[in-house]
Amino acid sequence: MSPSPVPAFALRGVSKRYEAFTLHPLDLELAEGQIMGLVGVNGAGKSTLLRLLAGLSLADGGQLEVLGHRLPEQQVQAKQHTALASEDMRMYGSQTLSWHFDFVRRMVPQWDGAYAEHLRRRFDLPADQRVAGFSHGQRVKALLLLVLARRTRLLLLDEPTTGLDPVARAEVLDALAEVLMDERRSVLFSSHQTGEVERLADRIAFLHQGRLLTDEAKDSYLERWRRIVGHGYAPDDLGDWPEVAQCRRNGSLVELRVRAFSPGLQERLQARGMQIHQITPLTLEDIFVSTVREHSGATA
Ligand SMILES: Nc1ncnc2c1ncn2[C@@H]1O[C@H](COP(=O)(O)OP(=O)(O)OP(=O)(O)O)[C@@H](O)[C@H]1O
Repeated sequence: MSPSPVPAFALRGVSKRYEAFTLHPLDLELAEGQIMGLVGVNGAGKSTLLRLLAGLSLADGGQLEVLGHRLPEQQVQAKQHTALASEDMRMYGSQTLSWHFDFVRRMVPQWDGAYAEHLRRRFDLPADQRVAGFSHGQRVKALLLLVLARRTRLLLLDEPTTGLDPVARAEVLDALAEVLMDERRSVLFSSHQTGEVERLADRIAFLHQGRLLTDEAKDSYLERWRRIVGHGYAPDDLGDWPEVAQCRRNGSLVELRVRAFSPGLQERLQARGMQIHQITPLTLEDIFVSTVREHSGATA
C-alpha cells in the first residue's frame, strides 16, 4: 500500500484571538498541488490565517501542519518550503532589484535566478533602479517575483493583485497560472477579486467574521447555487427552506437565490404553485454577496 500523500497544510481546531477579533476553531486542509482561493470581506480573518500558516504568528489553540511539519515545533523545515507574499513585506528601498535577487539567492538554496530574470522582464521591472522609486504596482510585482522565484512547494499569497492596473493584473495572473501548472505546487491565495478566484482556484474557502463558512471544491460550490425567477403563488415560508439563501418578491414576481439546487427543489416549488421562468447559475461574486448579506442579517 502506498503511503497517503502529505497535505500542503492541515489545520485542526486552529484558533487565534486578538483583542477585538477571534478566529474561531477551524479545520481546513489543502491537498498537494491544489489551489485554494480564500474569500471574505475586510476583517474576516484571511491575513490572520495566512500569517498562521506562514509561521509568522502563533495559534492559540489547535494543531497546524505545513507539508507534514508541525508548527511551531518544526517551523524551520516548514518555512524552507513555504513562501508568503503580502503587502506588509518590505524591500530595502535604497537597493535595486538586482541587489535583492542576490540577497535572496544567498539565503534560499532553491532560488531560481533564470526564472527571476524571466519574470523581471515579463513584469517590465527595472533591474538597476532603487526600489524606493518603484510605483505601487511595480512594488507589488517585485514582491511577488521574489516569492515566486523561490520555487517553494507552498505559496501563500495575500491579495496578490491588489492595486494593479488591468494590464499588470493580467500579467501577474498569467504568471500565476503558469506557476500553478506545476502539479506539486500548492497555493492558498486571498483575494477580493472574485473573478480571479473563480478562474484560478480548485477549492474555495469562505471566511466570515472569523468563522469558516465554506470549504468546498469550486465546481461543486458553483454548481449548487442558482438564481430562480418565477411568478405566481410562492410559499410564504420560502425564507425558512434550508436551500433558499435569499427570497425577493416584487408584486407577483419572485426571485430566489438557492444554495442547494436540485430538480427536486424545482418540483417542490412548482407543486406549491410557483411558475418558474428562469434558472441560471450564479457567479462567485453573486454567491459571495448573498452569503455575506445572509450572515449579516440584511434583507436586500
Ligand atoms: N496583530 C494584530 N493585533 C490585533 N488585532 C489584529 C492583529 N492582526 C489582525 N487583527 C485584527 O483581526 C481582524 C482580522 O484581520 P485580517 O487582517 O485577518 O482580516 P482580512 O480578512 O485579511 O481583511 P482585509 O480583507 O481587510 O485584508 C481585524 O479586525 C484586525 O484588526
